[in-house]
Amino acid sequence: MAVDFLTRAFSTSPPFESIAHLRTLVVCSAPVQQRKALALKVMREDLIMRIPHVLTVAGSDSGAGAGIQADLKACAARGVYCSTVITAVTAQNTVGIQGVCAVPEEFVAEQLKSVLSDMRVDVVKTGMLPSINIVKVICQSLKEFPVRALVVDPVMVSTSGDVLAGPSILDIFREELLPIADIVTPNLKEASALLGGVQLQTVDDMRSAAKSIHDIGPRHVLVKGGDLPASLDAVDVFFDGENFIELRSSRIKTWNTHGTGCTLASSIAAELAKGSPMLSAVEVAKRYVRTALDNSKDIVIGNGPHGPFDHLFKLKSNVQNPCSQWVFDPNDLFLYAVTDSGMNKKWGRSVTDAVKTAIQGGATIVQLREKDAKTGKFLEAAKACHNICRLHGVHLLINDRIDVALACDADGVHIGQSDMPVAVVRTLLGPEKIIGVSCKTPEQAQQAWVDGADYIGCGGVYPTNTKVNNLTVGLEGLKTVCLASKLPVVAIGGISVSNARSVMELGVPNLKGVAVVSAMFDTESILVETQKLHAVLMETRAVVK
Ligand SMILES: Cc1ncc(COP(=O)(O)OP(=O)(O)O)c(N)n1
Ligand SMILES: Cc1ncsc1CCOP(=O)(O)O
Ligand SMILES: [Mg+2]
Repeated sequence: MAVDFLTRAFSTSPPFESIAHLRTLVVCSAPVQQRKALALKVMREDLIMRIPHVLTVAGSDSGAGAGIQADLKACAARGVYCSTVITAVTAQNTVGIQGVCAVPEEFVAEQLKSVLSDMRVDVVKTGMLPSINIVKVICQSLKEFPVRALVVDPVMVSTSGDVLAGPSILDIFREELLPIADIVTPNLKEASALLGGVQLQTVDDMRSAAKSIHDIGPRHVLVKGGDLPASLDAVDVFFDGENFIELRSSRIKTWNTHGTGCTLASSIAAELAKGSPMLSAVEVAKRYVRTALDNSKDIVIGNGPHGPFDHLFKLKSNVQNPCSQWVFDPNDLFLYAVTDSGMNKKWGRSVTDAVKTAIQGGATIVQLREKDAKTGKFLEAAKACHNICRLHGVHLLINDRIDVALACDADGVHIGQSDMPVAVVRTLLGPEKIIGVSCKTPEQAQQAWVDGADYIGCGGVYPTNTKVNNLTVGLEGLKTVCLASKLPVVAIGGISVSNARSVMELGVPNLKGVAVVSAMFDTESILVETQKLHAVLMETRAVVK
């Protein structure tokens, strides 16, 4: 598109062949000033690789645990550029806030103009806004320079209990800022203040608060329940105007929580800037914060009760792929190929050939389940398969072996009920990797969700020879688990061309596909059998929808 446009812009010149050629044309064609400017603009916007960009409008924290400093680190960790407009300078450490100096609103306006008039900002995130006029200036700037999304963290009180924005700010929040926000992320105290001081003590209270705040105008609300009394799990309530989603996870026992609110909001902004839909942005951001907290439990910075945590923990751990933009889409579970070393040996194939052919036939995700492979050989095969999968845009997961998944930087793992606990695997792999868990019961499905898995594998649906002593749950068992699961489900066990239709025709929305071993790999032609499976699934998709 950009190339066509540029060719038209240079219609008096010969068509250009490359960016370098275009540059020469621009330099040589002096009379066509206007076209040059236009062409250069298009070239910069469409042809040069852009990095997602978040602008944070917040206060500076001299201790660097929260505020602008947290936002910068979070965005860097999430692979997103972050520009900054400073609304206040705080003298602050882990003990508390010793002083606040608000930046005059004219100068906040000047900073906003400098950034927004020059750089293409995708998402604006607001934090500490110490005066009514600063809020007004922001709303005005966003009218002049619209962005794709606005994330509002309605900061009022710091972790240490110090006031960062007084009650006088509430009216302007309600009247001007919240109505233009794509998401607002209050904690319990802030939600209560926004609603005139209502008591929030239960998850039901949080739901009502989310709904009432949504009525003020933001498109989405995330009420953070970190301070909820008598709750073992950390529960946040997400509301999109129609559905409430409880985002529940076990608490990380750590004192180093200073800056979690700022970090969560800027991480949501970062995911939105990469193009994620809102709920995935919130989920990934929550996971990132959780993993960072978990990796920072032993840090000691300062003498106060709540220290900062390490946003850039990945720089010193073996967790790789810091800015993966390739998020897991549950629809990838559609036709899930699970390899088997025995079957490949029987048919005289390498695992790489088997994987390549399965993908050619329509497999949408691949799991290496190489039960008899020695570690060295497994890793070698996993690296080769990962290259193939990457080339085709298909995720590669490793069965059981977290070590192999880490070593080959696979996209994730599939684990069973007796393997390493999901929460530990999440800490080891980091927030972006895909974790699938085998579940046969509603309780296991619930636990998988709480622990931070991405999908569950449910089966054996039918009897199978591939996994010995495996309990068959049948279509009824599969349906029960699907209905109880908040995660997407893939069915497994004895599934073939002849029964895949019956599985998918269960018609439960979160049943996203089938996983097969023998019907794909214990066959003369992986290509033909995979294509047949794909065709059957496509037909059921048409019927189910
Ligand atoms: C997609 C999918 N679902 C379930 C399983 C079974 O995993 P697990 O229970 O760990 O058993 P093994 O595969 O390790 O024998 C799976 N592999 N994939
Ligand atoms: C790994 C696994 N987990 C539950 S059933 C099963 C085996 C599936 O193999 P097949 O598709 O050949 O029945
Ligand atoms: Mg296993």
